[in-house]
Amino acid sequence: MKVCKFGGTSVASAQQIKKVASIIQADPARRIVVVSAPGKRHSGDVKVTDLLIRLASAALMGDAIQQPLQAVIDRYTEIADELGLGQEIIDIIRGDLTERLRADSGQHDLYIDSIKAAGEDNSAKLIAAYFTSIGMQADYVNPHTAGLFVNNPPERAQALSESYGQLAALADKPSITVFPGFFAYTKSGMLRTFDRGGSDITGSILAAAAKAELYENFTDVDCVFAANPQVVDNPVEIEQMTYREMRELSYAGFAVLHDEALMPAYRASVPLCIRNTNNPSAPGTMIVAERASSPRPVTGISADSGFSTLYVGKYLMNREVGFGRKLLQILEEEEISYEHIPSGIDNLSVILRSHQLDDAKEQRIIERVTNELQADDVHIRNDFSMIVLVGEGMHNNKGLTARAAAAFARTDVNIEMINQGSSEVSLVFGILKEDEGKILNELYKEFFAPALVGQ
Ligand SMILES: Nc1ncnc2c1ncn2[C@@H]1O[C@H](COP(=O)(O)OP(=O)(O)O)[C@@H](O)[C@H]1O
Ligand SMILES: N[C@@H](CC(=O)OP(=O)(O)O)C(=O)O
Repeated sequence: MKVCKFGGTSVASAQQIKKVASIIQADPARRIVVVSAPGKRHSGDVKVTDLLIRLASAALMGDAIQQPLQAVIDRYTEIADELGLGQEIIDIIRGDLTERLRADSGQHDLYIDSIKAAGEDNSAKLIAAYFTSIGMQADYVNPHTAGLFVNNPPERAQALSESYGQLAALADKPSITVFPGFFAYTKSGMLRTFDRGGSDITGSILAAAAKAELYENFTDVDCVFAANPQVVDNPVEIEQMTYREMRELSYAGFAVLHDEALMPAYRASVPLCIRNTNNPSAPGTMIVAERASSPRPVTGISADSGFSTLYVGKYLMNREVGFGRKLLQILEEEEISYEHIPSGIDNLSVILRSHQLDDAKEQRIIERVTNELQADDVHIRNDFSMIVLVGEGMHNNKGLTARAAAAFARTDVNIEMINQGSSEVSLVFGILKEDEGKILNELYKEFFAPALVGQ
């Protein structure tokens, strides 16, 4: 059996949901359907999840909620009306939203999570109602009922191992399961959401639990491309890639799949296929454990902004036993995770995601590192991007770094940081955000221009 996940663009309108129904009807193996909240109907549109975040903010600020609430209800009403569903499903959705808004808002994280999750929860109820209305044997299943339990804190949730045993029962249901993505519950019954884009994680967990033969991730592009098609024109299509390659690429910018969505499927040896709801006959991109070697050393190049650098300089740093531990202890106490730590002899840089910082925390970290570690120079910069070259063929490929450095030289872009993963399937460059598009296109030309194939 197969698990299928349909992202926001695939369930954004009645027309899209009809395509979803056809895709499920086309293959009896498609038994578990994970859905996101309605996404953008066109580039200028707003995702329901973002409408819900506005609604939660208004409620917490004590502002009027009628308009933001109506904006959400209108989205579902438009879809339900066009699908020929009656007033009942809209009354259910309105009642659900009202109940969530009236809940205790003492813990803001929990309150916001519950409101955000309404997007997927009501999308799944509506789609199950539509499937039933056209004669499909389908039902909505709530993550709590199914046993999808996670740890804390919100947004960085990961499924508890015991969940997999309980969720396995979904594979034996006679009817098609329509399951909301993006959120789950703690054992004590509190709702937690995954990160933004987290419905991909739900699909992966269910695919692993059900020991699916395939996890199909339906989106709005035919496949995974060698670079972001919004930045590089007509990028090369990728037919096959490994879990490891996709993990590295989705970590830094390949938004087509959430980077935490690979591990559950990988651990259960479930292959993935990235496919297009708008072109379901396209073969898509298979993500597997091992793939045939390709003529190109580099499989893909991704770029992602939103990184900061904590620079620490101290004379004779390399001679001070425990300096690194003390620095990381400070970051741990400030609840900050980090991505890379390139270092020199008397200095090091900690690369981290900027969303973890605010002005007060930045100031506190600088003061603590300066005073507690007697550092000579401590500063933070927030305008960094990461560019990642990824490919199983990069291993032992001599001269690859030189070719990448030559591309940087041609574009006059400064390399602020360079780091080769110990796995040798990725090469990470830290650059200023303003240089992202320029160097991404130049690196793409270097490694994917037709004349250079196989070098
Ligand atoms: N390397 C890539 N290959 C394919 N799509 C990519 C890539 N990098 C970024 N994207 C973007 O990811 C988008 C699909 O992800 P997302 O917007 O989350 O869709 P969904 O609503 O299906 O979750 C595509 O429209 C594309 O613009
Ligand atoms: N709707 C949630 C979860 C999600 O995964 O959405 P999408 O499948 O559209 O990326 C979000 O916007 O983050």
